[in-house]
Amino acid sequence: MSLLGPVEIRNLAEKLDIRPTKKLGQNFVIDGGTVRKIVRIAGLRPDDVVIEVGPGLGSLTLALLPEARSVVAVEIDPVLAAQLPLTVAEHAPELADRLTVVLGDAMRILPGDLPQEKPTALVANLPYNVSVPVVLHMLETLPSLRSILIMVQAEVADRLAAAPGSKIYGIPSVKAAWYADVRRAGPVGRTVFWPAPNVDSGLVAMTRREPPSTKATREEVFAVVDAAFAQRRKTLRAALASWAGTAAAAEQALRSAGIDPSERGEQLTVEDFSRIAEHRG
Ligand SMILES: C[S@@+](CC[C@H](N)C(=O)[O-])C[C@H]1O[C@@H](n2cnc3c(N)ncnc32)[C@H](O)[C@@H]1O
Repeated sequence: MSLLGPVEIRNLAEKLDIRPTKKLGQNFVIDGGTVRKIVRIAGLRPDDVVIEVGPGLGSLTLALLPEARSVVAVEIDPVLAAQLPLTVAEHAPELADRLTVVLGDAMRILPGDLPQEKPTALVANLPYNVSVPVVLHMLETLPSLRSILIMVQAEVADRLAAAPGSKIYGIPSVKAAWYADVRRAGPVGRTVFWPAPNVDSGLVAMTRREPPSTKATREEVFAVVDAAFAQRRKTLRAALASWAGTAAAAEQALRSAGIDPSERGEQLTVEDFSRIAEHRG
């Protein structure tokens, strides 16, 4: 098994006539050290079934295959999806039977689109324009996922892992916390990619947790979160007025949930939002 180096990646892209597009967030990792770091931090177990979103030219896929029982690679670009098995057959023929490639949009993928073995880990260098919806969709639709290691834009990594009270705490932070314990797992510079993006990147690790115990559904809780942060500078009493019907109804729901109506959404934990959802009149 050999990892793809910068020259091999450019040669492969040239051979396939791939011009990386911003629309699909196509920035390929060309640095073996970064790929090895991602796999090390992911801490895979030999029986893990890994889902990789956006395998691209395969640099991360080749490093994942020896560490897991199998890898399911979901790629939206048909040229890249068709090439991946050939790349693996050339560089790691002994591991080729561990790979399944699924051509499709990771934001719409459903369990029935994947092989029968349930995925236990997500490891991916995500397309940056859709990184948050992709990871939330995966957590929601694939309950068997226990651990996640993703590379995203640094600012998104900060938002996902932010704690209540911080300026950048917002919708992605609360929704991710519904599903998982989230932590930043290290910075990544721009030069490890081809083409180099205009922003720094960061690694985020997530471990599945039990969702807050609440009588409200996830959709009901997320509706409060969306309403609270749609007008994040307003007090909760004002921000939740249309969600509750009136400002008085919002105040009532907040007081019943034990929350001061003059607070702002950025102070609240996912458990607080869950209690508010329960007390909608
Ligand atoms: C940042 S690149 C990562 C490529 C590769 N994993 C690497 O590290 O070199 C993102 C990849 O995701 C693919 N992609 C973009 N949007 C996607 C989507 N909605 N579903 C699945 N794959 C997608 C792109 O075609 C590209 O291959």
